[in-house]
Amino acid sequence: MPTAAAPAPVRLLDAEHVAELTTIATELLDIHGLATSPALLADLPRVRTRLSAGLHRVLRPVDTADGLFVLRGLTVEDADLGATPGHWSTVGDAGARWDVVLLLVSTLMGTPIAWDGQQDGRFVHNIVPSPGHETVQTGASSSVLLTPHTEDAFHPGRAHLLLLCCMRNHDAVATTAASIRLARLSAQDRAHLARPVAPILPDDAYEQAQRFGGRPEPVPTLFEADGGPTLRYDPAYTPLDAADDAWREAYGRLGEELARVSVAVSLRPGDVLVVDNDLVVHGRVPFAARYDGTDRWLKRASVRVPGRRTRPEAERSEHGYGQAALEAWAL
Ligand SMILES: O=C(O)CCC(=O)C(=O)O
Ligand SMILES: [Fe+2]
Repeated sequence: MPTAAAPAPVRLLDAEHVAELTTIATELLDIHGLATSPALLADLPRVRTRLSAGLHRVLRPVDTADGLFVLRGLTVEDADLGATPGHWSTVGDAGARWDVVLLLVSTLMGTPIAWDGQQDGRFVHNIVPSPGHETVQTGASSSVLLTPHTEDAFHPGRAHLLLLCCMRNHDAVATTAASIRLARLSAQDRAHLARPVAPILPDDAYEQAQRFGGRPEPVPTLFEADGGPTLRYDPAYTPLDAADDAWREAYGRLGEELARVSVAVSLRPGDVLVVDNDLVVHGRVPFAARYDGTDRWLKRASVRVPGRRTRPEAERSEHGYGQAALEAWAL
């Protein structure tokens, strides 16, 4: 993959941080039974206050123009994990302790969110290649490039941060990531892309939202926030019918720039990739699924950061295709 950018920054968890996270995760599972228990989710703000200052510091916000970091130091015992399921719906409670670890990491960075219409409303999604989905544009695909995208770009309540925790990745399949803060675009292109010209439709992971009857509203691609530009981009789900030539050309140049600055991150088991969803678009390179229980397996969490101002005010009045983001606990 062509890349002009430096490798992803790594933040190391030391043995004490790892022990803290895994001990508390085990404790929460013992108390509440299931990683999906509403009572466990409600308990997260309480346990947050128990986590050490050192852990809070390692999990400080993304602080470089890369818009991401890899959290390293957790270890997954492959033999304990069981077979990689062939579909998210058959995961059950496999890797439940990792779900809770990921929720704890998420809680240190903001509020975990979920969607009624995706993976049964679970706060931790399982990303595995699924038979019959090889060529779709969702995390269940394999043989095609998963085009760089903002997660849940169709929705105004989308995550500020996306966390991908690697359970298994024997073939070192890379996630791709490209930051708008590293892209070079002319002032004219930026001005074009700040106009609401094309809508972004719900992706194939949201069947309910795809049936929504309302009119898709055009949204801006770029926004000039206090700290620099932010991005809302999902070309695979962006119909260009209403777009004029100048806008299309600017959109094309944006795509080329994102490809130029893209980094490939091959997650190892235990790695957690933290991506700022306002700065970075992510995707995945094509690979051959094994379908023999040893496939690549990621767990994914989405986080909202209260009080963040990285998006246009006008987003507040969007219909969101009838979907609502659920927060892990009521504020
Ligand atoms: O498989 C990956 O590395 C990323 C998939 C993806 O886009 C996601 O889980 O949101
Ligand atoms: Fe994604």
